[in-house]
Amino acid sequence: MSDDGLLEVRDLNKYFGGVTAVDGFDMTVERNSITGLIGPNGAGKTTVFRTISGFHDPDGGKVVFDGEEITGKPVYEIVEAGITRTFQEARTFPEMTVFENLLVGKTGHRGEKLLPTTAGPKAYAEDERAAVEHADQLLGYMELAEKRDQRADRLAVGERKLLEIARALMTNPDLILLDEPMAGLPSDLTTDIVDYIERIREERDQTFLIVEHDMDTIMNICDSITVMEAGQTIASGTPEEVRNDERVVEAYLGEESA
Ligand SMILES: Nc1ncnc2c1ncn2[C@@H]1O[C@H](COP(=O)(O)OP(=O)(O)OP(=O)(O)O)[C@@H](O)[C@H]1O
Repeated sequence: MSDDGLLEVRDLNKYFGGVTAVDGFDMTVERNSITGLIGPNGAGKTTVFRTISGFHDPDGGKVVFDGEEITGKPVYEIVEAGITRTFQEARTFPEMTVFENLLVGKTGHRGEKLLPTTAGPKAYAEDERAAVEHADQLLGYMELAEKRDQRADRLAVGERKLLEIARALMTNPDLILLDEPMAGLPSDLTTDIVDYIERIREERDQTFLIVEHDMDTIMNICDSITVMEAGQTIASGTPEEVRNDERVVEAYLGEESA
């Protein structure tokens, strides 16, 4: 495993009472890659995501992002460092417009931290203006401009996923953690989302770490995949390598017969 990835997770541990959710987990996410994190139900994927992004304090190990240790830092500091995540369950505000949802993404994540407390109204107005411009630019980029002033709950399911990704982009992240981005999507829309992710990676120099149960999509979109079982890394490599790894095959067969 190389030691110069954008994200390095080393010997990570997380317990919940008597439950060991993550047990010495290791992973590297290379810069500008689309990396998958897969494993059977209960393997610890969500806990790893939550720990990397600051929602859980780890019980051991370290997380290094872009050369800087971020282990156990609060969510806003991790967002400021350049990592943002989307959620399995959409976190859009249903009664707000698409545009408003993007602005909430901005202030909710790091708006307050961006300005020193001494900043006057002028600085706030400038920050607001920049946020509005950024939101409109992203709506254009994600082809949601026509839906700008529509309530988020009126969006089709695929558009809601795009809005989630646009919200993540509002914080100008270097690394986006996508938690089951294909969940609940029919296969034609899955293809659309895959296209967007690939385009964003290429055009915006973005890195993605994806947890996803849709194996066809993961194998198709990822440069590299880490497989976990019972809180540990059991394999990592190209889709071809992990697909043929005996431990991976066994882990998934075990799940099928459970
Ligand atoms: N907040 C919590 N309190 C107690 N146990 C938890 C908590 N969160 C996760 N666990 C346990 O930790 C283990 C790993 O769970 P986790 O949700 O991380 O797995 P996962 O790989 O994301 O599963 P799935 O694919 O089903 O979403 C499981 O045994 C789970 O029951």
